[in-house]
Amino acid sequence: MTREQDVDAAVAAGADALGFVLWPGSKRAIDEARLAELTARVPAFVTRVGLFVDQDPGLIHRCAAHLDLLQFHGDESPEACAAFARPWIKALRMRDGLDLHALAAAHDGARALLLDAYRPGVPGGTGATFDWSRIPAGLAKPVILAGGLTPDNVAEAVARVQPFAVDVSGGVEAAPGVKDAGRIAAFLQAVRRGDALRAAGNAQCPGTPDP
Ligand SMILES: O=C(O)c1ccccc1N[C@@H]1O[C@H](COP(=O)(O)O)[C@@H](O)[C@H]1O
Repeated sequence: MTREQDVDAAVAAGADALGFVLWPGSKRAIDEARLAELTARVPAFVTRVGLFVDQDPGLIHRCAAHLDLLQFHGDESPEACAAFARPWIKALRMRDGLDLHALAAAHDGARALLLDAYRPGVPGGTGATFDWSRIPAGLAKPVILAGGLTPDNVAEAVARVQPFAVDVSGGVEAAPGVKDAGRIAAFLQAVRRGDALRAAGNAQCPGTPDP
């Protein structure tokens, strides 16, 4: 979120959480002052998530005053993630050979693992999907599915993967950092559609093989 109207649109559409990128390398980056302004608009019971990529602990401490949840999207160790008085989630980029069971155990203190596509040299926000069948069943942590989700593919993603949550950035934008209220609303509707498909046993999910 970089703009007031995008915060309002996501809240109106029923988003459970809003993300704020504090990593200056992102096209969606905001600074501490803007974080304070934007998060002040967020109603109670909507989670304010701050996204960091291998950043200065002092900055994270200051930003945490405006945040409910910290999202670590770099190579932070579990110990580094746990150093702040806020719940946290760890983003894992789905490079080849990742052992998600071992990583779930290593990140014992995380509230969830956020699984994103891997692109060399880019920490996230790539708009790329990954092969969802690589997510093993029975992970010890809730999964937040991310990476290239859009209003067109998120229903299938929810029905197939059955994640704890989904996370989207570029898929609901008109341009980098500029969200599109229509796409936000369409995304949330598709999430609910996917959840209904899941509850119905995936019967109509195009990506689910026949039993
Ligand atoms: O959004 C960014 O600019 C960003 C920068 C650095 C790390 C992570 C970033 N965003 C996160 O990446 C996922 C996937 O984004 P997309 O939906 O594929 O565009 C997104 O969910 C953000 O949490």
